[in-house]
Amino acid sequence: MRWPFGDQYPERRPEEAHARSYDYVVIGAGTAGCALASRLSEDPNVTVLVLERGPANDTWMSRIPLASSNILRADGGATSWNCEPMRACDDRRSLVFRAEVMGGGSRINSMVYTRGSAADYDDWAALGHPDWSYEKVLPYFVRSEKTLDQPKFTDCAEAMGFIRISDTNAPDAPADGVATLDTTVSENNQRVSTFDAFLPREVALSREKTLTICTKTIVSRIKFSGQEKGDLRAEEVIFKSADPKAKELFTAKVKKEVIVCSGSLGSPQVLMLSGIGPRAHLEEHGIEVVRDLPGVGSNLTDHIGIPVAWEVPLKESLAMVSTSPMLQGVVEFFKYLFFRTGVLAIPIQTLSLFVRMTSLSADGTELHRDVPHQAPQSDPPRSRIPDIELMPLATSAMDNIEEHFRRFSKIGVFSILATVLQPASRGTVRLASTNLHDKPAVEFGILSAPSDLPTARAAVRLSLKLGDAMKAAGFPILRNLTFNPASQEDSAAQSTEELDKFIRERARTTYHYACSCRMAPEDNLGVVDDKLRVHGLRNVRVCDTSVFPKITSSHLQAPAVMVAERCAEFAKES
Ligand SMILES: Cc1cc2nc3c(=O)[nH]c(=O)nc-3n(C[C@H](O)[C@H](O)[C@H](O)COP(=O)(O)OP(=O)(O)OC[C@H]3O[C@@H](n4cnc5c(N)ncnc54)[C@H](O)[C@@H]3O)c2cc1C
Repeated sequence: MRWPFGDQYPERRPEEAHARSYDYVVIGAGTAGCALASRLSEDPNVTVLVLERGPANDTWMSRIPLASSNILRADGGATSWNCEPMRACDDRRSLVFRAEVMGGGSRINSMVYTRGSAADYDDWAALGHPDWSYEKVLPYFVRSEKTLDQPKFTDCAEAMGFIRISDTNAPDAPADGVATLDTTVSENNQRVSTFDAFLPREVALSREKTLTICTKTIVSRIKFSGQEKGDLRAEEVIFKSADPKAKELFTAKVKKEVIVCSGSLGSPQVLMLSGIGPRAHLEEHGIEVVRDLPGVGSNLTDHIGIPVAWEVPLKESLAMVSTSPMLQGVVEFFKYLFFRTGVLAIPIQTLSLFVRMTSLSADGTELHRDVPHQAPQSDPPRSRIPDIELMPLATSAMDNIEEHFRRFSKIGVFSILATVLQPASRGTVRLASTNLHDKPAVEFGILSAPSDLPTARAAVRLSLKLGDAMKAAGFPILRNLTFNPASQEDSAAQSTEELDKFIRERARTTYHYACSCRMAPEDNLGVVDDKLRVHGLRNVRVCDTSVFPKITSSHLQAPAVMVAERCAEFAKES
């Protein structure tokens, strides 16, 4: 044992796995990858190689809820780059944020843990995947969950007729209502990522003989045999140090399977660099086509978020932490250190309001009192899934970081991120180049489908109405910072043109990237089958949010873990 905290995390360098053979090679130790690698390596007779682009970063600081959710922190594990111009949003370029660290998104996200609606999975079943109905996936959610008792609270939404959802993760949770959200926080008020939950240091150390974890290692490509016979089998994985200056390539042999867990933006990149993807795109980059699979990187789906922000007194906002005198910051730090309390212990989001379009009046501001909060089970799943989520946040929720710092960093800001949960808009992930260090070109396609606009309008109108209600109830809202409509008094009076202009100016990613290697038949832009096997490849699966047949109507990390639990079982069965 080494001073002061015991043995270090057993991170290996890429050269240590060179020329060795492994039963399973897991590419990416993110949210799903950590869960999957943990389950596969439970069997002491199985060898697993995990290749992760980022470090383990196994530090105490990385578990402080608020601090670890700050995606702008240089050492937090988040990286960002500009997306391609958003055609339907004034050609703006939003920032793409993703995690490059063990635990992936679950290390840097806002810690909300929601399964989504039971009807989301019944909808997957209705789309042709009967083994992914809610009944079928429920045991895999339960396997990785442990719920602690937390005090519940509510807000003005109740006064507007929304009921309180006592447990959003219950199978019969109403589709419309306001809920306190489950979060991945321990009894000790520390973040529990999938890295902490599935591959903590003790587990990684105890399995060192059969589980090799190479960090700061980027996968370059998967090498196949059997191309001439049309029987493609992954034989080797080629990888290198994540240090761009390092040139040497290393190789590991695959005995059973390769499982790509590189996330909705990373998995298409790994597949395309391996020659699996849309023929024309691969040829454009001079990549030999191993299998023409047009679905790879197509169909990228993301919830569309529109931030509506108000100025509030500094003490009501997270800006209170950054603008407070040094002494206040030190006090907060010691409160957390000794008592695990104070502002640092609080997750960034704890509450959400969910609603279906069918439950709202035409202008989106009134709840139909006569519509039941949950449609009967006999109704099609689609009609039982919420269309809108309003996320109250104590920050500006802007994706324009420069504007955020210029306008909002010194004042108190409260916002509602008005979110479209079942968008028809689709984007793409494509190679920017064949350099594996380059980030992929991400076209979000936000609002590319005009049918998303009415939902976006309703979400914004409802947020404005809620802001009005909160002000009337005594919440100290000072002024609207982002939306200054002609009529300040009556939210319902905003013209459609005003709203649409605002939406196009502000719409942004919610970082809920999904469906870019989706489960569907090959001729319907599908990439994997119902057992997550890539079409036409004998021993390659994809396991992360990219395989969702359709985006779920809530936050994505819980379904990512569920997919990993299932994938581990599929791999073990075969
Ligand atoms: C800022 C932010 C806040 C969010 N908030 C929430 C929230 O509160 N609740 C929620 O449920 N969801 C939230 N999400 C979304 C959620 O975290 C993600 O959808 C989920 O974590 C994705 O899991 P994944 O396994 O698909 O991919 P990831 O967790 O992104 O894992 C992919 C991993 O693959 C690695 N990788 C990529 N390419 C390569 C390569 N070539 N070689 C080796 N490794 C590679 C990456 O480094 C990464 O570690 C948030 C996301 C972000 C970015």
